Amino acid sequence: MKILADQNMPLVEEYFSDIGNVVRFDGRNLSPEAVRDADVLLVRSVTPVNAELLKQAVKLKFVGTATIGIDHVDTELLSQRQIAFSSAPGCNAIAVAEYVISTLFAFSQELNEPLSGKKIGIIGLGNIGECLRHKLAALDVELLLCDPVRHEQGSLDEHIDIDTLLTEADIITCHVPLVKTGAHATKHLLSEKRLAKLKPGTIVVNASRGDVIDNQALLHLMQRGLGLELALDVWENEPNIALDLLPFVRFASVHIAGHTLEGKARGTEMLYQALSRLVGFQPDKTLTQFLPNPALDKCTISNEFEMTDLGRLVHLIYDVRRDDGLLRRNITTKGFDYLRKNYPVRREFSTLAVECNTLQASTLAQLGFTTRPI
Ligand SMILES: NC(=O)c1ccc[n+]([C@@H]2O[C@H](COP(=O)([O-])OP(=O)(O)OC[C@H]3O[C@@H](n4cnc5c(N)ncnc54)[C@H](O)[C@@H]3O)[C@@H](O)[C@H]2O)c1
Ligand SMILES: O=C(O)[C@H](O)[C@H](O)COP(=O)(O)O
Repeated sequence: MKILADQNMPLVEEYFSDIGNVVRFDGRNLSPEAVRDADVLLVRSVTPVNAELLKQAVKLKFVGTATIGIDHVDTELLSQRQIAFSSAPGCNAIAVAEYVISTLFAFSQELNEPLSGKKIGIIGLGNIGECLRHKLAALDVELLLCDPVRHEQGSLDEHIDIDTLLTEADIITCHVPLVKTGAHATKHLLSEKRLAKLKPGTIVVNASRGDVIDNQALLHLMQRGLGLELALDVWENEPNIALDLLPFVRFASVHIAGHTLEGKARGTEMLYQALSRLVGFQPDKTLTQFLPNPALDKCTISNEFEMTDLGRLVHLIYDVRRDDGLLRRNITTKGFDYLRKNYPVRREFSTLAVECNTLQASTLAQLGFTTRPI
């Protein structure tokens, strides 16, 4: 069985070589010829899986994307052609939620404003939005939630409509899929009209898809003095992003919010399980076999540690400013994709065991750290 896999997907040989022969490809440059004799195609978000790519793929029986976003996959075509499909829902929810937490503490430090008391609006309450909601509940903040899809399904009573959220929130963070049509379309959800109405100083974080915010409208409004505080991980037209937007963005990164070692590896593992089910293979490999020990594995905090120190602990594991610096120093010389491919190792909060007292333990555990009694 020939298994074609994106070169940026970790651990494919480790997981899949008992099932078939793994051949790697560059996700931005996959040709229909290369897919012709593949039985299995494993992609990331940068490869459009459509009629053109699959026109010669007569043997293909499984397509997997190691992502939650599926806007790059023509799922209708796959079902018409009876090609099984699997994504990796939730694989990187912790990673993206931790990117947001790191970003919020970085804003708090740089603007010299505590997070406590802030109104934080979460748009999209799926795997990521719910994970973030749980972590943020450990902090002294007020949450405003918007997910009309779940509200209509009866699973989110707290839903408020987006325009109310946008006028009330001090901080807005987007976690919706990219949907181009329909009653709940998200393309340009933050349109020029909506952006123009935001309070000056509102913090806007986008780690969903670039098209969810109208980037050109954002640029023009910022140039005209709309004083938003921006953190953008995703951009319209990746990898050729609007570089003139960069001076207005406090924390900029190259679509890596989900790229913890654990998040990427879970994506591969979920596809391994899905393909195993399809071909009747008994999966016998698990993530813990493959993840290396973290460089920072334990620390002790004293009774003097307070809520105001939480940001320093978070940034010990991941500080979004590292990624912002990498982008600004290298984007014009090395480019967006190079930075994604060579992303430095990032681990999740749970890899740090914090020795602390019982009061501190409940907050830290809710944020995602492992805790041990002092
Ligand atoms: N930056 C990154 O590295 C990164 C990583 C993972 C996911 N993502 C993006 O984030 C998105 C969300 O991820 P997830 O795992 O939470 O997905 P999910 O499918 O679990 O959740 C998405 C939620 O958004 C809601 N939603 C849909 N339309 C909406 C609208 N118009 N307004 C408000 N809510 C709406 C859905 O009801 C759902 O609850 C993905 O689709 C992907 O595009 C980006
Ligand atoms: O949708 C997702 O899950 C993410 O956007 C994904 O993790 C990041 O993109 P990729 O590394 O697959 O290009």
